Amino acid sequence: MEVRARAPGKIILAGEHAVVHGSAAVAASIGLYTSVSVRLPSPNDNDDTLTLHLMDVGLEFSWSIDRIKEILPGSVNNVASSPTTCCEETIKLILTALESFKIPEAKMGIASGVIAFLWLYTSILGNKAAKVIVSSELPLGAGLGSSAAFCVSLSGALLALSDSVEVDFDQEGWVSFGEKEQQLANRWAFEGEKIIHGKPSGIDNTVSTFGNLIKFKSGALTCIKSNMILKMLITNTNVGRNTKALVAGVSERKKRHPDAMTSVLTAVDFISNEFASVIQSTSFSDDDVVKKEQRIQELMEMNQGLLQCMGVSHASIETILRTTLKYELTSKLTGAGGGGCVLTLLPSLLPATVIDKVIGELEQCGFQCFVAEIGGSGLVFRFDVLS
Ligand SMILES: Nc1ncnc2c1ncn2[C@@H]1O[C@H](COP(=O)(O)OP(=O)(O)O)[C@@H](O)[C@H]1O
Ligand SMILES: C[C@@](O)(CCOP(=O)(O)O)CC(=O)O
Ligand SMILES: [Mg+2]
Repeated sequence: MEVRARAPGKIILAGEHAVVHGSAAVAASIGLYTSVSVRLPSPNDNDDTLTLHLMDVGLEFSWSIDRIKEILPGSVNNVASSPTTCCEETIKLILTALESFKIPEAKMGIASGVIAFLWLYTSILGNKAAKVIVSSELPLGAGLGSSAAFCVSLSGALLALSDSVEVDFDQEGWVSFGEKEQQLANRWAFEGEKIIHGKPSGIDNTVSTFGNLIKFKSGALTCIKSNMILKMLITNTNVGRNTKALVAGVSERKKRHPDAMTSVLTAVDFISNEFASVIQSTSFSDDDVVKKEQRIQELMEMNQGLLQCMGVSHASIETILRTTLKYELTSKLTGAGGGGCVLTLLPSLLPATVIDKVIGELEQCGFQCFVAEIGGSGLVFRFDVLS
């Protein structure tokens, strides 16, 4: 029996970082997915190992079930229906399960993903043997929510196989969970994100689970419907960074300058709320569309300025801002910043020749550009009966 689940990455249109501290943010899923396949051995396979193959980084991990029981004695209990947080002590214990694998220095960030995997796997499926394969269309650690897509697709696949969730094994093709199961997958994914991000807001796992366009504030989600076409150019600086360190850096700055930072975070809250109301407003004449795009551009510019105040911009991001500004285009970083990806609004009347020119100039600087579909489906899964 094999189950496959896939979950999308995301872009944050307004409000990253501030959302960790209770301000509103607006995010959309994008049409790039992480897929997880979990294959349980058939009863006569005699297999007693848990294998994790991370295709994108070319790493494979394998543990005997006895070793899993030794590291995580709690894995004998089935807690799939009540998401629990992995404590520091347990993280240290799980780290001992990684010692023998000698992860290359350049791929050390992957360790937190493997810890999240072991926590989610043993909490949801206990200590069953299985072969798990993960692959992604998303760049890892670039601000497009690969960590959330990883945690959501993994939680979805594991829950589909757990006794706590009732699913119809005869359904064909990709299917969505019911609302209750989606909520459960989202809560487990949040626990995984805590291991990878330290202090996540929950926006990334929420938009990856439910898809589409959302406004998110203090853990609560509002689905929004855009009444304008938002075409965003995504430029990857290819500068690696780590969300956990950047989020911690903003918290440190807030501790050092509480009053100034509270004003910055409050300003972001206003920007996100205004962003949401502009895209939802129902005025459709050409003039109205141009005006709405100009307001979005101004909000993006202000949001980027405030992200600079938080200390999460980067020289490569500034280069993209300057380059796109030459073409009168507005950009902002998306996700945790410090490198990663930048969004540029492509207004509806912008000639294709200008888009080609700006992409050409950005690519000359060594950046990678693409236009992703915004607001697609969230978590889906499918069963395959193996012969
Ligand atoms: N496909 C994947 N394979 C292995 N690990 C992954 C994968 N996707 C995400 N991860 C984990 O998530 C981390 C990146 O998360 P993060 O720093 O939050 O950046 P982002 O979420 O913006 O991509 C990786 O270092 C790894 O631990
Ligand atoms: C910076 C933050 O707002 C978004 C992080 O996104 P990403 O991991 O960089 O894709 C953190 C969070 O909301 O948990
Ligand atoms: Mg992340």
